[in-house]
Amino acid sequence: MFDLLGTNLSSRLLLGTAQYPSPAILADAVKAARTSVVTVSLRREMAGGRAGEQFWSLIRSLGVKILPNTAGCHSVKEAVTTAKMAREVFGTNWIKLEVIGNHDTLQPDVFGLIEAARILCEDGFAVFPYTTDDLVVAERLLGAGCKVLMPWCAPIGSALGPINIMALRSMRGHFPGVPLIVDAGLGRPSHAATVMELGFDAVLLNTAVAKAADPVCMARAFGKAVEAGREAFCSGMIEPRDVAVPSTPTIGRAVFS
Ligand SMILES: CC(=O)[C@@H](O)[C@H](O)COP(=O)(O)O
Repeated sequence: MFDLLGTNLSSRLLLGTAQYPSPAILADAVKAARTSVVTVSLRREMAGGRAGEQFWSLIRSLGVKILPNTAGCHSVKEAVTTAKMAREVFGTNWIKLEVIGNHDTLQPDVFGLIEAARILCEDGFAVFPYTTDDLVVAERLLGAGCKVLMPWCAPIGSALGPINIMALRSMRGHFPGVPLIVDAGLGRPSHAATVMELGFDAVLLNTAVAKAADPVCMARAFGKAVEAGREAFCSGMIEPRDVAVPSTPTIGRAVFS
């Protein structure tokens, strides 16, 4: 069990719900991954009108915790308004806060993010900020009232995986008691295992599963990788060495007769 802000979760894999080939495949992928949290974009689905209402019914029927997000918001005002609407629609104070600052990289506007986080935390939200791996920004977000951080490992949808391992390691080391969820840029199950081995608490991903040739199978693979990475982290991995160390006994000789 994973205690995230007082909620017991059976999985450390959080899944996005966009871009799947069909609603049925999305539902099967969520089950195969054994995820217990899905994130939903209020803006994107609202744009769908009646289709949006059907989509929300499907999400509710999955029986998992919903983490609404402010994907597509480019200003503090938009993000705050979207968060408040999401609270009404989904009946949760959890919000994954995205304030996008650049159209090409989809990187967060960290200044707007901190401002929006402060407003929403003061209003009683549990804010999950999608941020960079910058330690100073992380400090400011915690100062604004965030109890969890979601650093990227690469730009959204890039599938590059952890491109700055040193920054992620440093972030984990600086905030040992803060739940840290790697969000965005994962492409392969091995990427998920790698960040879990660094000691991150969970991962959130979308594109790598939704756009895979077989999303259901890929969701299952990511679920296993997250578990493997966590178990490895908790098992005390050996450190790499520059020299060979025999793994078989060096004393005595094998006797065959
Ligand atoms: C789904 C979500 O909330 C986003 O943060 C993002 O889509 C995740 O990134 P990837 O799509 O790269 O996994």
